[in-house]
Amino acid sequence: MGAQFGQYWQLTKPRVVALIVFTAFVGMFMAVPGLPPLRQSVFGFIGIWLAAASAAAINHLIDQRIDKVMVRTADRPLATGALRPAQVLAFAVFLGALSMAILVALVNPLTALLTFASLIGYAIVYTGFLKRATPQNIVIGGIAGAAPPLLGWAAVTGMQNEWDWAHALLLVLIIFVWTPPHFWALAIFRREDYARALVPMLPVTHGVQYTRWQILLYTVLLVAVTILPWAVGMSGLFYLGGALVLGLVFLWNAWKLMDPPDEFFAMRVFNYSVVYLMALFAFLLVDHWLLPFLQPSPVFELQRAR
Ligand code: HEM
Ligand SMILES: CC(C)=CCC/C(C)=C/CC/C(C)=C/COP(=O)(O)OP(=O)(O)O
Repeated sequence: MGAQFGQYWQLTKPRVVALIVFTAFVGMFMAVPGLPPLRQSVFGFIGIWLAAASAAAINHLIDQRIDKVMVRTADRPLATGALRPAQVLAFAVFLGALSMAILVALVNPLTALLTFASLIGYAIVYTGFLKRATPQNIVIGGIAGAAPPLLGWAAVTGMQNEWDWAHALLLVLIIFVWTPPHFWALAIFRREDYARALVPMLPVTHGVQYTRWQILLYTVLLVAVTILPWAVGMSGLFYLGGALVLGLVFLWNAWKLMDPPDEFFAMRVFNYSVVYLMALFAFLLVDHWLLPFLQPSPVFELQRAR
């Protein structure tokens, strides 16, 4: 019984989804001055978490053949036969339906709609089609993974005006630009897995050196877009300082990856990407609480007046 629970838990990709819901959580706090409304934030958080977990389980279902062939994923519940496809499907539908019921009844229909679109975007559009079709798979598919700050924002505001959309989409843009360096660093290290599974990831189709250039270019873009929250008055100098330090370390890593000391360096860049995003969003959050004390801006006054 305990072992079965562990297999179902693994289906939800708990660590990836933990960072996803953290970015949604930060979106909720960035959306309003002070504390977000309790009911919408608690049930929004649970609903987004359940939807992401459902999408992850569907990814396991659709990727069975690939996961069996790749060393990194060969121990997954469907690849080993620990769970049957029907069990995984039932689990994913249950999580997805519960998520939608919670979001519609206790948050708002817009959040339910946007969350459902993200679920389909990742589980069906990315996993079922893009992943197998083009080396730009993760760039386009990254939109679904980047959506959670918008989902969190929608949960607590219902998206009242264009300020809400502009600010929330800025956070989405950051994760969208972060995704290629995050994933391609891992894909360089795991390229033989992808080649064996016939998945057209960039290091397989265009080679390692080309992929390293792409990582470097996206990292430069990432540092630029992470300045925007400060530039538009959404965040203060505390955030800007944190974002620049984190960004320069990322850039230095991406630069070093052009001529890496060893084969494992790509995995170090990948691991850093995870720490980077977690820390960047933590800076956004802390800065948001400090902002009224440090640097009241016209935009903040405008939000507070709402
Ligand atoms: C299309 C977009 C994305 C792709 C293709 C992708 C791909 C991957 C892959 C292949 C792994 C390795 C997983 C494993 O070994 O089990 C991974 C790990 C991870 N990803 Fe992503 N990712 C994407 C988006 C995201 C997003 C949006 C987040 C969070 C905001 C995220 C957070 C993480 C974390 C935290 C890990 C580490 C998991 C661990 O340590 O076990 N990823 N990602
Ligand atoms: C509703 C909502 C917010 C949805 C977000 C969905 C979600 C769980 C996104 C995570 C992105 C991710 C882990 C991609 C890797 O898939 P992969 O198949 O390339 O990696 P794998 O080989 O490890 O399975």
